[in-house]
Amino acid sequence: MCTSRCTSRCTSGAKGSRRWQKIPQRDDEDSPHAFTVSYVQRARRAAWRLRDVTFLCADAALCGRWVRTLTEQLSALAQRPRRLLVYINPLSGKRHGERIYRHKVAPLFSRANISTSVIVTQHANHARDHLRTEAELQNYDGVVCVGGDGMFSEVMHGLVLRTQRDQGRDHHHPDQDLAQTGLRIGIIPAGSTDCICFATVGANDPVTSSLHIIVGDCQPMDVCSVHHGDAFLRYSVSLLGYGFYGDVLSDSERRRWMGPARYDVSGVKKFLSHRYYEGTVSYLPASDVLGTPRDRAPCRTGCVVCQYNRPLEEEKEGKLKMEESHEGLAWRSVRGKFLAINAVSMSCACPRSPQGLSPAAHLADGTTDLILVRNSSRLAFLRHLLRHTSKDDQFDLGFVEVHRVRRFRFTPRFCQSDSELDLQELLQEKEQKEKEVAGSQARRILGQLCREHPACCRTPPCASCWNCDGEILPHADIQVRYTTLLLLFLPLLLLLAPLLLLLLAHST
Ligand SMILES: Nc1ncnc2c1ncn2[C@@H]1O[C@H](COP(=O)(O)OP(=O)(O)OP(=O)(O)O)[C@@H](O)[C@H]1O
Ligand SMILES: CCCCCCCCCCCCC/C=C/[C@@H](O)[C@H](CO)NC(C)=O
Ligand SMILES: [Ca+2]
Repeated sequence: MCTSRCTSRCTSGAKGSRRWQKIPQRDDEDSPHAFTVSYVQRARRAAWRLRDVTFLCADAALCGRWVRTLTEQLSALAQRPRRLLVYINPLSGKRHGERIYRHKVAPLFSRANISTSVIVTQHANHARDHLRTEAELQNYDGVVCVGGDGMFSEVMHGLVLRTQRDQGRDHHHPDQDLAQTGLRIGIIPAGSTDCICFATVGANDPVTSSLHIIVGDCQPMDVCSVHHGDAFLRYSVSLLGYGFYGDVLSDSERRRWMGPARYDVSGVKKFLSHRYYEGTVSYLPASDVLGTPRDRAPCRTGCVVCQYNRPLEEEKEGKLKMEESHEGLAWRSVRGKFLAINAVSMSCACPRSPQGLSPAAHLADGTTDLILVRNSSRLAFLRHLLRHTSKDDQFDLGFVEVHRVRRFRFTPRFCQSDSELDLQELLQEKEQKEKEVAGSQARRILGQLCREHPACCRTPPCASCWNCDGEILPHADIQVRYTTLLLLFLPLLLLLAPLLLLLLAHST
């Protein structure tokens, strides 16, 4: 903080960094003293901007009293972070992560008197492993990741796994409830999809995200745990995608050098290949919850549906046990051929798909929207995909179904122990095909059926892979469970009116 007569205005951030600006000089001897207050104002489409307003005072004493009082009030806001651990992925998106942080984020943190420890990652999983083992978390009020969805996933895994270890929980046990993480995570978008940032903040803007972090908001968030038998695989907060999105991701990994465009190239390639995958999906519907995936009202942070549906900590055990106690009754199964199986714990809105894969999915309601896209024609599937880029209802198609669930399992066909059942069904299908279709077309279809069955084909049966928040899972046979809540630096309630959130006061 610094004061000066009115020939010029000085505002200083932390530790004396100074910014001088001229303000009109007054003629009279008793030039006013002035102080500047920086605040947050809502701009277009959920964007936040930093604004300044300068107050003039008759004398230095009054000016000083104002600045001291404002500073004391701001310092008393316990939810605002003062020390942050920042991880930057230099290879995210278009590789602008470091520049974005240095030019857009660091100056705002400095003006808000936030001290930072910055780590530019040197390899994949650097952030996850550092958080999980070395980071002295007691020295920080929060963790910030600069990158895309994969980078957020790294930081989330590091924090959640560290918390489980510190609290003696076994994350490999599929039914183990997880301990909540104490630290909040802030996301500075610098990736290719950035759907986690976009779906939570409503914008992919580093300044907006920085201001959310500075004012210290807090937003809980659903996390799904994914297991293969008794082995923990990964957590997911956005998309668990099998089939189309799994194939797109695995194909795009070979094109990382293309940056964000890699998804477009792989998306068209996989759309044209039009592969379907057989298997059985079993799911536990979320009973007695408010809202459905077909609602038109999107989830906004602080939404009442989330608060109603999310069991309180003390209720959770009982509520889930009640639903699972009717295991035989409540669980449902769907066996078939799928172009895509997508489980989304949030809307997954992103610049490519502004409404998201499931527009009415909730951020923190303890459920996941399970979207089953059965085999259909290319034209029908294209219609479904294109509806993700408009406001048309992507579920209003005969081959698409969506369920709000708390748990689900998937078993690819030919992975079941009893392949005889499959073989018998396959032979029946062959006979049916032979009756329905004559000539070369029958041979083509039979070739497809044979290529994929272990009894007929030399290569292992085809299966897709799971896209888990942008990472590939090593197994296709998985069990998924809503688990616990993560905390993000996000507003508890997005007020309709422009927000005037006081950020900091400078004497000038
Ligand atoms: N220094 C690094 N070198 C190589 N890979 C890294 C490094 N730091 C992080 N990674 C890995 O890079 C992968 C991609 O990062 P990130 O998700 O941030 O970018 P993106 O894939 O472009 O964005 P999105 O996931 O939103 O599409 C992540 O899986 C992460 O583990
Ligand atoms: C042939 C026309 C196709 C148009 C289809 C547009 C639909 C885009 C939907 C994007 C969904 C994004 C879901 C988010 C997934 C992320 O976890 C992951 C990593 O960031 N990104 C991707 C692309 O898998
Ligand atoms: Ca959810």
